[in-house]
Amino acid sequence: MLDLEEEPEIDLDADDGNAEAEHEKTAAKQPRKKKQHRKGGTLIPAEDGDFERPRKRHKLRSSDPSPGRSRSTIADSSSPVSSSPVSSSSELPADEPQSLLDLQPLSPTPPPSSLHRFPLPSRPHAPEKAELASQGLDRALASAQLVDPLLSTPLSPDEGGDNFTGLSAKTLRRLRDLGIVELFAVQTTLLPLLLPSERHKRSLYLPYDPPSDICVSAPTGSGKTLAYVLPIVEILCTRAVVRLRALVVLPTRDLVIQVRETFEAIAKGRGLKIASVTGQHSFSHEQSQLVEKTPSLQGGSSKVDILICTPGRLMDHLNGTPNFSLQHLRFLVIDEADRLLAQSFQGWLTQVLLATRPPSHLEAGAAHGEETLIPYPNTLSPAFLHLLRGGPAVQTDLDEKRESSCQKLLFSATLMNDPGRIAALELRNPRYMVVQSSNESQESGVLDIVMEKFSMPTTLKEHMIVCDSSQKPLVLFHLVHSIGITNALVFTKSAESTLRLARLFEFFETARSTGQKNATQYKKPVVVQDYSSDLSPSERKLILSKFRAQEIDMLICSDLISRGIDIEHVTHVVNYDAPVDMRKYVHRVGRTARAGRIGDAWTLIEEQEARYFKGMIKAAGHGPAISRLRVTERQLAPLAPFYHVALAQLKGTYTRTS
Ligand SMILES: Nc1ncnc2c1ncn2[C@@H]1O[C@H](COP(=O)(O)OP(=O)(O)OP(=O)(O)O)[C@@H](O)[C@H]1O
Repeated sequence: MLDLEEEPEIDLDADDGNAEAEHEKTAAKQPRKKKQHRKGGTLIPAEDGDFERPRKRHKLRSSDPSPGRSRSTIADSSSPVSSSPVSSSSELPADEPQSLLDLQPLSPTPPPSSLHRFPLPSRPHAPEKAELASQGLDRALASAQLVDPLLSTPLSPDEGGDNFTGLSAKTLRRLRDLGIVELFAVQTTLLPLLLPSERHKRSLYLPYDPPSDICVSAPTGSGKTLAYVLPIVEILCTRAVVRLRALVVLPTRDLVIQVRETFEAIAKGRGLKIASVTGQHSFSHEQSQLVEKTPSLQGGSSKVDILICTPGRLMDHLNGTPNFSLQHLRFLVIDEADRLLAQSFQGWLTQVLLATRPPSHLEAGAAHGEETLIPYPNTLSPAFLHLLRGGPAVQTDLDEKRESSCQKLLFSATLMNDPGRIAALELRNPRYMVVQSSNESQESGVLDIVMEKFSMPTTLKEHMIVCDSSQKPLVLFHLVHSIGITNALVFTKSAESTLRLARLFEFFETARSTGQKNATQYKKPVVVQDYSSDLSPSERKLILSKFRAQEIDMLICSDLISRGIDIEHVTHVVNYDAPVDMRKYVHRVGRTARAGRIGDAWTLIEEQEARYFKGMIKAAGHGPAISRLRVTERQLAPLAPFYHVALAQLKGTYTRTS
């Protein structure tokens, strides 16, 4: 018996045998073209540049159970080729097979003796995540400078100033007065870049040799604020005329206040004028703080050297305050850059960049509604219009290309790698600086940034507790009363949850202290306060100052203060509601373990969230850093009665108010 077996090769003919037979007929009728033919079923270019398709090849085996299946045989019998001498059985030599089925399929070209096998289809090679992340990587980011977080520079009280850091004797004295005896890693690396030893590079105007922009990614609490405050103060101190030369943009009012305090502390006694605008005061009051009331001046006018602001209020002044000009800016700082660039805030960035860029003659003319002296033919690109000037080609310094002297400085603990957003910044020869563990290679360090594996403070201990959602308040009370957590920020998911949890906590503390009045282990109730955008700015300011003064033990807060806020004595952060993404996690837990101090972060995870949260931290390569804890029913039992009392009281409050 004969067996017809198809070789495991890919047949590009979607058609059946008829098409093939048809092809065979045509091939036989036509004079043989000078074409290359298939070899082993592969596509082989013909001399005329065409490609031929491979055809199915059949192999005959002597054990074929179904001889009638031979497509080749049927095609052959009807083919004109069958009239050729070899196709006639009567003319076959005696030792040839007598059955048609014994014949090899006929073909205009004899089959090659050995045919190459096509490789079997296999799974395509999927690139590694890291490989994908590195594709199209910004060149500046790829050559980012990795900085060891343990790097530091001791500050010498030398009166003559420090050549290595570039700080003057006055600044060094001021730092010593503030108790700062060394520079942290981010400051050690950034200061020499911003305070070069060549004096001319410290000029207030650098139109022909503009400075490079700098992007810094460094962990929370690593001292990024001082890293820009020190060089700005140092350079602006050389100014004679007050102009707005440094603009610091921050996402929240609370941060504006904090950064202003840092500027004031460092610049004390140096004569620099520092202001902030956040919308806390009336617009006209802010205007009077910022500009002189003079007729409109082309160069603007300013009463301040350094302005710290939120983007929304900055827009208001840019659009509505006469003489408010950014043309003299030497520094534009965007702190918490990823947060600020993630939201448009009325397209603040585009407007600010436009206000710092020197306009062309045409733009200037159009802006002032003046008629330009330059003709406007449609044959030239507007960028080449200056070539049309009549008269002798005399080059004056006014014609030279000058650039804005404004140096952009971007900071975040979670710097973004979004090419679109980075492009919007119009960075000039940007340099990236990344503070993170030095045991990683340059390549993997940069990839960590690209893949958003953020670096954390080395002094931070992280824990997570998975529990039933109904037990979360009890677990929090357990952390406070059994583990001894105090001086803590407790983050919830919304302003409303903040208020509710704070009320419940207060009721719990009252119930507990009443229930233990006569007990020997009586402890004074924990002082709790809610903190969210539901409160007025003045209320928030008061609460923060009380918390700083440790009159409040625990702030139950929304994400309003998850970024940037620096409160020295915070030793614990509790994520009462789990953060929705890794950035939020990094910033929240970064409110503790700052400036080399130790701190603990606790994340309560509801059972149904556990999978998502674990996936999130695993993707960020952060899984091993977080220890898993279990809190048993037995541990919670002693606190349960007070909790039930508090819960009933809270329900009563909400029933009464609704
Ligand atoms: N060289 C230094 N020596 C001692 N303390 C410092 C030094 N530099 C900064 N600090 C202190 O470290 C704390 C954290 O600094 P800072 O707020 O600038 O951190 P950050 O990197 O901006 O953090 P975040 O990303 O959370 O905003 C502040 O209290 C600051 O005063």
